[in-house]
Amino acid sequence: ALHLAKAQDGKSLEDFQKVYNAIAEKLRDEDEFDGYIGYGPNLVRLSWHVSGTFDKNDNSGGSFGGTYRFKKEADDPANKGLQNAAHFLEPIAKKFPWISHGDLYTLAGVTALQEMQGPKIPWRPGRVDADEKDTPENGRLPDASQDGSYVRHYFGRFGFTDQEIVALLGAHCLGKTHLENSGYEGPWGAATNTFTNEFFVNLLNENWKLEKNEAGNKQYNSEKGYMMLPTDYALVQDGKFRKYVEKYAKDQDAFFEDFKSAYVKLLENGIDFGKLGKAYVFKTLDEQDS
Ligand code: HEM
Ligand SMILES: N/N=c1\cc[nH]c2ccccc12
Repeated sequence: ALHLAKAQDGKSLEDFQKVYNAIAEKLRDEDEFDGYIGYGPNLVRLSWHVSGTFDKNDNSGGSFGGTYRFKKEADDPANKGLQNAAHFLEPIAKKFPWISHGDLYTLAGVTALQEMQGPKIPWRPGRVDADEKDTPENGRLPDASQDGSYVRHYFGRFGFTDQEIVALLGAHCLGKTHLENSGYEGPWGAATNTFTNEFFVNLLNENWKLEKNEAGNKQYNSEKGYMMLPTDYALVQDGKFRKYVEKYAKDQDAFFEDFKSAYVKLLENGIDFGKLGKAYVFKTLDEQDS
């Protein structure tokens, strides 16, 4: 059965906005991380990785139980590099001991996306920390070396459509790959900390060459020094995915709208929020400055 979200006795929008602001202010403070990319992209990746373990067949994994806090999940080779995001969040968890780990990991991704000028992401609290025994086994996160049919099958486990898959992968406009984390490198030049549709624009406009990188893994590189993973490039090789790449390259608003919906579905997969009321939409720091 789905996990039942817990009602947040006494905590309201204002309380969660305080957590949002603490994360957002720390993002601004610690802007030098990873060659001045900052922690934003790393926090977004953490929010996806804690949700991407979900399996709709037995409702195991997913963001509900906050099991990333246990060694088995944190040490999954696919999570290499996310120690930075986890370390970034430790003082936030101490300052707000009442928030569950699942709520913190997902709220941090929402905060990072909004502070990087992404779309407003409606967010609901209520995830409850699970026991260590409920930690999903390693190996549930995707393999970057694969093709379009692999990507479609992989996301089929969550019940995502082609359109939702393409929208979600648009998050690869953020940050970069790091050879020591994933065996893929670059691009330093174009690594960004602003949420845009440029992932799709680059996929269609750059001249991509498949090359072996220093770790012996194949990746697509362009003359401008950009890179794409094989699973990124699969989105223009597969006709059904390509249709949405073209749509989002032309229409950033459509991308923002579809990304928001798919990202909420990713973060809430496997959780029944019942009648716990509507989602919170947080103000960015800039919107509160006045
Ligand atoms: C086919 C599915 C996917 C594959 C194979 C994949 C693979 C990867 C790899 C290999 C990296 C580089 C990690 C490193 O070397 O530090 C990465 C980074 C990243 N991924 Fe994905 N990813 C996928 C889907 C997603 C989704 C659905 C999201 C979010 C909605 C996402 C967000 C990110 C972000 C923001 C980064 C940059 C992290 C940083 O700069 O530290 N990815 N991904
Ligand atoms: N600019 N960053 C990226 C461009 C293409 N693919 C990626 C995959 C993972 C992380 C970053 C990127």
